Amino acid sequence: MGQGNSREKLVFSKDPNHPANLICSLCKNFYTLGWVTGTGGGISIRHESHVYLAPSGVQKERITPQDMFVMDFPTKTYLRSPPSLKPSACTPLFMASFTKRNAGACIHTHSQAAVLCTLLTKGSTWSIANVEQIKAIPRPSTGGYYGFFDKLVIPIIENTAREEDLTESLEKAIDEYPDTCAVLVRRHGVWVTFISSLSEVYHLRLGRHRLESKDSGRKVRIAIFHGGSVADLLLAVFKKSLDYLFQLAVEMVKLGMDPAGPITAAE
Ligand SMILES: CSCCC(=O)C(=O)COP(=O)(O)O
Ligand SMILES: [Zn+2]
Repeated sequence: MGQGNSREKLVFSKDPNHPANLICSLCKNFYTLGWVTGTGGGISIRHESHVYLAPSGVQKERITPQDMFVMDFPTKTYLRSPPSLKPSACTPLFMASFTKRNAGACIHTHSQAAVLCTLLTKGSTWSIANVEQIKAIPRPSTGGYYGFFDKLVIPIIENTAREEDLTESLEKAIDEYPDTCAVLVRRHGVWVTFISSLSEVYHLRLGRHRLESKDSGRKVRIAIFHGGSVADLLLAVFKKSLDYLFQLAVEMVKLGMDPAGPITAAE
């Protein structure tokens, strides 16, 4: 097989769950949800030794597998670089998730609810407590999930003029908050490393995790995931857990409530 041919094989597949196809379908979903704004935001997937990356500065909802960059993860060299395109400016930030958290996928969104949460909080963290859906959020340091009585704390870093200049503070936040699967960027959006591996998603889809598992967070996730395609599943992780909590917090603040406040006697 020629070199050109083997490079093409990295991204062309009839399997809708192939990372190159999955990134394209998820970016369409993200656009519909308002999470990618024109060119900003996106997703990168690490599968086995390959990292799949979208191009920079293009409308993410319109990308096709042939636009995809593929990096060899161990050597950090590009195995496939489409001519006249540049890899996403988010690449060093995606790489931070893969190296520091061993993530299988990383989502970056410009979700309005996420941006609003960074504006409603003056400090360097955003938090929420006493909400059932917290149980769907993974807790990386334990390999499990948050419990109902846990407070979810997500670090907020300050935005920079260029996406790649966020790398140092994002890496610092990942190190300082071993329990977080997300980092908010003030006035910009959020970086989320939910998925430890694509095979975890496949297993969830196949229902291989037993529902009677003691891990209640996993039960919530199985309930979310049951019956969808892999693209639906990846999307559901963010939409029905973290972004749900961001949206809820914004509504709570509008009603004069503190999202991280205690359960009061009146309730
Ligand atoms: C208005 S988009 C500015 C850059 C940005 O926020 C982003 O997420 C990166 O986009 P890229 O097109 O380089 O993937
Ligand atoms: Zn961005």
